Amino acid sequence: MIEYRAIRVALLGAGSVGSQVARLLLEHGDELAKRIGAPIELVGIAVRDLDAKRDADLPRELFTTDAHSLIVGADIVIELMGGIEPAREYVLQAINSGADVVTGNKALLASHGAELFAAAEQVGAQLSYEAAVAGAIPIIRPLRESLAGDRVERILGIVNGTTNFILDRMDSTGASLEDALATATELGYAEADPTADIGGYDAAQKAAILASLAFHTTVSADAVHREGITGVTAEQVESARRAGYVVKLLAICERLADPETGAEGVSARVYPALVPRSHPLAAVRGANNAVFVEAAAAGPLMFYGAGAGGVQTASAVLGDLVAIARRHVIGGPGTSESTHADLPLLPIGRITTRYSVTLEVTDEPGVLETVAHVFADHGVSVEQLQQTVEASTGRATLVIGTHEAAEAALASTVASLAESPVVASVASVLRIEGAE
Ligand SMILES: NC(=O)C1=CN([C@@H]2O[C@H](COP(=O)(O)OP(=O)(O)OC[C@H]3O[C@@H](n4cnc5c(N)ncnc54)[C@H](O)[C@@H]3O)[C@@H](O)[C@H]2O)C=CC1
Ligand SMILES: N[C@@H](CC=O)C(=O)O
Ligand code: NA
Repeated sequence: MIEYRAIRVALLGAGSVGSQVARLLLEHGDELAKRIGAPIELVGIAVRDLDAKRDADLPRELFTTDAHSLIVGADIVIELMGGIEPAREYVLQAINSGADVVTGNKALLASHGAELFAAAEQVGAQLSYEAAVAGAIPIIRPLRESLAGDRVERILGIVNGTTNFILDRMDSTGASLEDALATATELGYAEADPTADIGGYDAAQKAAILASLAFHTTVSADAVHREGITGVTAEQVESARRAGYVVKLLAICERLADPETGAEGVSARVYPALVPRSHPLAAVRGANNAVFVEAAAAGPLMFYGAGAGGVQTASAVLGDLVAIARRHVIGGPGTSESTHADLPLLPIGRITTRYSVTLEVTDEPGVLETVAHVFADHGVSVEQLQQTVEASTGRATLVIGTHEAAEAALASTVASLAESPVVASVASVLRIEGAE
């Protein structure tokens, strides 16, 4: 039997995920070596502070503050520092010095993915990133490999655990956004600065990665239409609950025919939406993630589990590591990124979906007819209308559910409603996703 030399692994960053990757590598190195067919050696861990407290007890002699020297001579570099720089510089250095790279850095991939994949392609290096989307849940490999012979039509994902926890808590306890966020912070789900989560930036980065992969097209995070959950109120969540929906922050990536030209394009967007309680995504509770994929031949598939957490995410990192290390043993080219389709990214105005519009109106004869006319004038068809009258104020609340309508038509309907003398205010507009 051939004896292979040890595969040299350099780790950059020993925070929540990195420290667990190092611990598991050291504890299960022998078992991983059997799966790989060669020994695997953690040659060092680049950290910023040699004396920082870690989530795992790791040998101090592995730590170094000199990432550049560590990268030189490594076969595989695992980048778990996060952020853009110097992570980008280190990943490029690794690729150009002949190493393969594993990263969980969605921010880096969603902004500089094209540059990094091109650099890897040029030298035949692997760049793997299962941890970057939905943590431990296998979704990158299924899209890249298992579904490579199919045609992905649509992805609906709950890809941010913090916001799912917050929205779930608002739904199950009636809490306000502020109170639910405070609980998420107490439990350690939300960051000290939760802007990336509640503003939808984290989900938009993941949507960019998923859309790029699913549609063989480069999509960057800043091209993804993004609405966070900061405007979601306890009233909206309660009203959704009464109507049989739950509010979820969704990342949606789909193939669309451009309504203006008929040409095929891609939509990638993140927003809070109403999901019917009967839809599998409605059952995703707490900080869990789930990604619902619709493929032409496979039909609907759902991937569910822990979308974050140090040790859980370390599982995805080690899966990539083992797959890459096996290639070192077996040889041959790995999987490269595919962007051959190069489809245009369509703006939000071109999408079609269903909507729920809540209006505060004066309670007097003719109001319903006036409101119905506004919808009809813009070509938006009303599916259902619910009215609640507040006798003491002479006001009524109308909740109007539409059939599928064009986003641009809905936007002009809402603008006209806001100007109508019978409408006191447009209290809420939410899209409905996943309904039959
Ligand atoms: N924590 C999670 O649940 C998940 C994290 N990820 C991604 O994994 C990556 C790591 O995340 P975490 O471990 O949670 O972050 P973290 O903030 O806990 O750890 C990052 C570590 O890298 C170190 N670091 C930063 N710059 C450095 C530099 N220039 N040189 C050496 N060390 C440096 C920091 O001091 C810190 O210890 C990020 O890209 C994150 O987006 C992905 C999925 C889930
Ligand atoms: N902040 C993210 C962590 C994982 O990507 C989340 O809440 O999902
Ligand atoms: Na994953």
